Amino acid sequence: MKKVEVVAAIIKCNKEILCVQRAENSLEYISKKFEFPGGKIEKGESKKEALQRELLEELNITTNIKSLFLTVIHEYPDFELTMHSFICEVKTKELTLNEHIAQEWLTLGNLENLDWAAADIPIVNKLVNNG
Ligand SMILES: Nc1nc2c([nH]c(=O)n2[C@@H]2O[C@H](COP(=O)(O)OP(=O)(O)OP(=O)(O)O)[C@@H](O)[C@H]2O)c(=O)[nH]1
Repeated sequence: MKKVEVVAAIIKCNKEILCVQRAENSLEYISKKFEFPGGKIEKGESKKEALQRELLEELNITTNIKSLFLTVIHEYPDFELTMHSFICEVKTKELTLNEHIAQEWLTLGNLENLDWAAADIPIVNKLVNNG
């Protein structure tokens, strides 16, 4: 099965976390799902370099990347995803959605209300349970 390795950012601004919605896609199980911004690691990049590049491309922002939070391995019907999620911080919520169709800034208590990509559920659960 095809393997995909991505980095994703859990971006905090005070007590709120950025959640972004993917555009419509032919793979129904990720189409219009909420996710943490990020993307594939390119050849020669470190994980943090890949994350900074993706956040600039997708949102026009630079963040303070704090620490690795959780690595999830998830088998979708068409590919196996390895996703490294990092806690990041920003001082303002200013951003531009270059690829996603919606954004939500939610507190921990409200994170579970969104329709997340399946691979993100362990990250959401750990955030909610660990504060
Ligand atoms: N960035 C990111 N991708 C995720 C998350 N959860 C999740 O299942 N994915 C999946 O990981 C894969 C890689 O994301 P991506 O945005 O870099 O890839 P893509 O295929 O949309 O773009 P590309 O073809 O331009 O590289 C996608 O299939 C996406 O659905 C997440 O929280 N963040």
